[in-house]
Amino acid sequence: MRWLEVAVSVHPEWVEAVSNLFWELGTGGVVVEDPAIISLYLQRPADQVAMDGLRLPAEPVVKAYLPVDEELAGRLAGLRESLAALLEETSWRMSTREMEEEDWANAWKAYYRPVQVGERLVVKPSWEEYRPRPGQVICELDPGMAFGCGTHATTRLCLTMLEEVIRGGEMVVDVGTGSGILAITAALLGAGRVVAVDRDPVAVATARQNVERNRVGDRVEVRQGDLLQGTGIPVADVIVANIVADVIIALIPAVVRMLNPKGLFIASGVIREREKGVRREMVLRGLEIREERAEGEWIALMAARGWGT
Ligand SMILES: C[S@@+](CC[C@H](N)C(=O)[O-])C[C@H]1O[C@@H](n2cnc3c(N)ncnc32)[C@H](O)[C@@H]1O
Repeated sequence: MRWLEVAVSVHPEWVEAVSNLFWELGTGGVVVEDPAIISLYLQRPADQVAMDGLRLPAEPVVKAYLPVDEELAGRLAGLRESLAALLEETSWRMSTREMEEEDWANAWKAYYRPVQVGERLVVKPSWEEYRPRPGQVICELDPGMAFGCGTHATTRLCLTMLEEVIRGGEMVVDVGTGSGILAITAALLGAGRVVAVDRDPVAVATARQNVERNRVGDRVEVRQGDLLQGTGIPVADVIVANIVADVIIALIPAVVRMLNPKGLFIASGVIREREKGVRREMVLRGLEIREERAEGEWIALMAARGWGT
């Protein structure tokens, strides 16, 4: 089958919104090529990577794929219209090219290798060989068409925080689980029970497969749902959410209700410019910010229930 690759270059702050739009319009296999992530991932600075023959984009590119069939022209026109409406306040560029299915499947896998995060975590693509060192915790993933293969700064920030706070036996909720990476890692680190939620059915199916792949099905349950609704959990020790600032802000009141008095909320997906707004809402709702970590444009916050909540 032939596919049309639609590539949108955009400022980092709009990457998630464009990815979500692609998903909402039902396009296949959304891929984000972020120059900062690729050079970090290949463990060489961007200029050296370019010397190796890999051309890095100047700013992030979000790619999606449409089948080349009789409906293509109509879908493409609809996509352009939706992008223009979404991105009217920022500059963006769109390009297209036709490609074979095999080229697409292999193109993004080339960037995806085992990656070490924090002290002892390794995120390993299911098709790669990796010999673990003693004490390492290996999360094996095939992200398929869902977000979360450990290469994004926000995912890594959440992983390092989870590595520090999971001591064993905790009740964890992962909101916006994507590939399931954070939920599965929490279980591998020793959490007693994990409920993972995503509103996207593709993410839910992918996360369930990854849960089985890591043999943590006895402790991790993946549900489709919006934010914390329908998790069926009265109290959580750790709530982690790597989404976007607006969604994090909307989530805070429910987090405060669900968090046990000594519980922790780990929030990322927040770009620097939106940090103040997220902090303000946390404090206003009675959360006490314990820690902040940043990588490039992205930040993660860890908060606890403060006095009076
Ligand atoms: C940036 S991805 C994070 C994936 C993974 N947790 C990670 O850290 O790599 C955000 C995920 O949140 C999901 N999401 C967005 N809004 C949501 C909502 N209101 N309720 C549940 N999930 C949501 C998206 O479908 C997407 O899978």
